[in-house]
Amino acid sequence: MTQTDVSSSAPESRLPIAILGGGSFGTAVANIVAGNGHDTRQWMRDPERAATCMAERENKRYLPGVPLHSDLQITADLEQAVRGCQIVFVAIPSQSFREVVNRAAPMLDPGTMLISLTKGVEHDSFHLMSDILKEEAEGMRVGVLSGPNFAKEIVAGHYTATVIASEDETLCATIQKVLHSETFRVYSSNDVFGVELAGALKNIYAIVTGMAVALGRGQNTTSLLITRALAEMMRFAEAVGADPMTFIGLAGVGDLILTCSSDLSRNYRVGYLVGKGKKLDEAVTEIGQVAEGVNTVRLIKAKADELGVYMPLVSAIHAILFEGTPIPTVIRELMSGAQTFDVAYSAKS
Ligand SMILES: NC(=O)C1=CN([C@@H]2O[C@H](COP(=O)(O)OP(=O)(O)OC[C@H]3O[C@@H](n4cnc5c(N)ncnc54)[C@H](OP(=O)(O)O)[C@@H]3O)[C@@H](O)[C@H]2O)C=CC1
Ligand SMILES: O=C(CO)COP(=O)(O)O
Repeated sequence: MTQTDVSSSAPESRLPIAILGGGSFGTAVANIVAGNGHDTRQWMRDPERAATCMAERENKRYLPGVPLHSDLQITADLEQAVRGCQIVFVAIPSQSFREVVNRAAPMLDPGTMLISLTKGVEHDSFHLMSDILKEEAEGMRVGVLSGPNFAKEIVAGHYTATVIASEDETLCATIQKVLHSETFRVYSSNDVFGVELAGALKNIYAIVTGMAVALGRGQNTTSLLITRALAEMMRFAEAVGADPMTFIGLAGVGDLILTCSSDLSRNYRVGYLVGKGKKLDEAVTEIGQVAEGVNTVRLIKAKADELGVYMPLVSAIHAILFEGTPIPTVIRELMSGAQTFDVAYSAKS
């Protein structure tokens, strides 16, 4: 099979496009793609749920009350979903991302554009999703999509923007065309690592701010946390070789503000529930959807320790979630830490 260049296709051309994942974000992106007139197939693993979503034109488990586009095809047959597709979006939680990509890879045509929608780090490997795509699906074109994008707000038609990151400029242009709508804008970046890392890191700080709100703290505290979170994220980015400047864009500060300010964020809600006295396991179970930040805290804490990167908020939330340190003790330590420079980056340097 040959690689097809779909970038030059007119915006109105109908492309076969698959979305892997039956959760809230996979469904939101599938609805955008179908709404733009493409031959859109959403794959979910549970045949019964796929049949129900298809018949009821609604994903009651993950996006209740949202009508699915009439042309969206939903199937539990992976081969049927991806066959002949030139673009495949992957919205599978990081824990199962490799397993699903590994299954799909032999069914793909060479040169297929594989786009990760997942904001996490692989358990116990520190691989980001684009690394997994490259490893499991050789010969494909790889990109990541990340930005301030609550699924519920996208499907409600709120004006939204995101970032497509890839070293492949043609891929970026194609994805911009495929997803652009009256309410959805797609900016591009060539810093795949930075965009992906930003999406994974911000989940940690959403847990932190959710907890602060549960403890009755106000907007001063949220603003303090978001700003110092950004400083930590940029410090970490620099230490691992990503471009810190990517973090002042939509995928960085944009998504950080969003998830740290709203209980639409599952990560924020985990922090909120733990702040209200729930055990971490109970909080995760109560939410019933993926909260990537819980695992990401463990991985980033280990990496920061290994590299000697100063990340007091990561250390603090790790101590609360995994070391049994009482919240007041952690807060006291945070507030008595060294008072250093506000801004570490300068346009002059
Ligand atoms: N929701 C949002 O607003 C946004 C989410 N994201 C990111 O998108 C990714 C996916 O999140 P989201 O859709 O929200 O997650 P949800 O928790 O809403 O859904 C997870 C989906 O993944 C499926 N799944 C889990 N394990 C497997 C597996 N082994 N094989 C096949 N399918 C599996 C679940 O299937 P089942 O129901 O059968 O368990 C479910 O359909 C996350 O990394 C998240 O960070 C990014 C931007 C916004
Ligand atoms: O990434 C998101 C919005 O951009 C969704 O955040 P949560 O996974 O915390 O719900």
